[in-house]
Amino acid sequence: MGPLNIHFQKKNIETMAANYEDRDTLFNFVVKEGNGVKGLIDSGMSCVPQPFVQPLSERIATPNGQTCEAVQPIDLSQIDGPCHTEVAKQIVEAAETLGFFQIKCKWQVVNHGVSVELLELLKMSAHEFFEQPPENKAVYLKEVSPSKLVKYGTSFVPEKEKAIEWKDYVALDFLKSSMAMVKRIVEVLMEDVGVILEEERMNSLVGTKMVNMNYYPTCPSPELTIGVGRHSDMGMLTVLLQDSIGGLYVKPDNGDWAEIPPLNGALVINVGDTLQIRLYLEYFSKALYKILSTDSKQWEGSNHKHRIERLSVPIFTAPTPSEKIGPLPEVVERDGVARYKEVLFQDYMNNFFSQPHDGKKSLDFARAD
Ligand SMILES: O=C(O)CCC(=O)C(=O)O
Ligand SMILES: [Fe+2]
Repeated sequence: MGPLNIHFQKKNIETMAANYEDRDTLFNFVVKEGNGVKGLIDSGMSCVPQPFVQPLSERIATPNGQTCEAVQPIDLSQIDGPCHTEVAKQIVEAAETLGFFQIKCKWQVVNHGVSVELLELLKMSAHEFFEQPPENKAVYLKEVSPSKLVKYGTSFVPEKEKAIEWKDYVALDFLKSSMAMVKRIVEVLMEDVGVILEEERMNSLVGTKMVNMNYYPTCPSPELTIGVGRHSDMGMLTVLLQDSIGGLYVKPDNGDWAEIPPLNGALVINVGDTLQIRLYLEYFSKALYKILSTDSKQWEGSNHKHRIERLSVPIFTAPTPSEKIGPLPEVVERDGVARYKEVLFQDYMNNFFSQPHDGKKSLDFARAD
């Protein structure tokens, strides 16, 4: 029996889960052999093993039912029409206050259209990927994947995390159709500080694109776990497709955690570290966010027709690795101070991926003081 097709018997899993000590066995099964969190659930495990239990400070006691205000999605298809000023204002305000907003997608809108049909297909293919037997997925484990562009795994940096995130993922290298939208939003935000980017400059600022497919199996005790810990993304803008399950919570500097509600046919946009560094404004709030796990019991006996495992597809856009990132000269001049130093994006990225999720700590790498 090869290492990739060791199947845990239900009994073994329960024994292991009962004596929470055996972190190594659990780690091998979930992370190294590629069974993922889904593999645990499929083996009939009924309580959360200790390595997944989050410290109290990282949990949200109970989903508090708070939803972020301004849930009306922005209609980007109007950006180049008579409502330009109004739409640009909505984008700038949303980026400055919460760093999160939603964009309405329309089928075949010229220029910035991301097709709703394509989004549905994406969600379906992602479910198909995760529902394969573990040995098929394990082929794409990041250490052995035959392709540089496809990587499968669990959590974020499970080797270093105090508690492993309740999430499996597959990362693909890019998705073309949303790039026009990303560029247009970046343009609008730059214009607001008086910066006009030439095409070449823009291309290097968003030259790295990566698509993840995140799969959050339901959890027997979701109050103990977290799908993704407090963090911000490292790049420019993230375009996030979430399904209808919910669980994306955002916390502004001086506010409570509140949910970005799932909206059919809309994409969530959020401001990443790089954009924060380049466009730093005193009032530019940079919200943290985390993902709650879904309760497996909530669905027991219900006649649900829909899938219950949460799925999300973020498209991360970031500078090319050789780009230097630091505050824009225009911003430094206006503020009279550079709050971040210039760093090579490759170095920023290496640091980001070597640390577990820990709120805004990733930004310290580029902080001036
Ligand atoms: O699942 C989500 O909604 C977001 C996931 C996320 O934050 C990430 O992959 O960076
Ligand atoms: Fe993220």
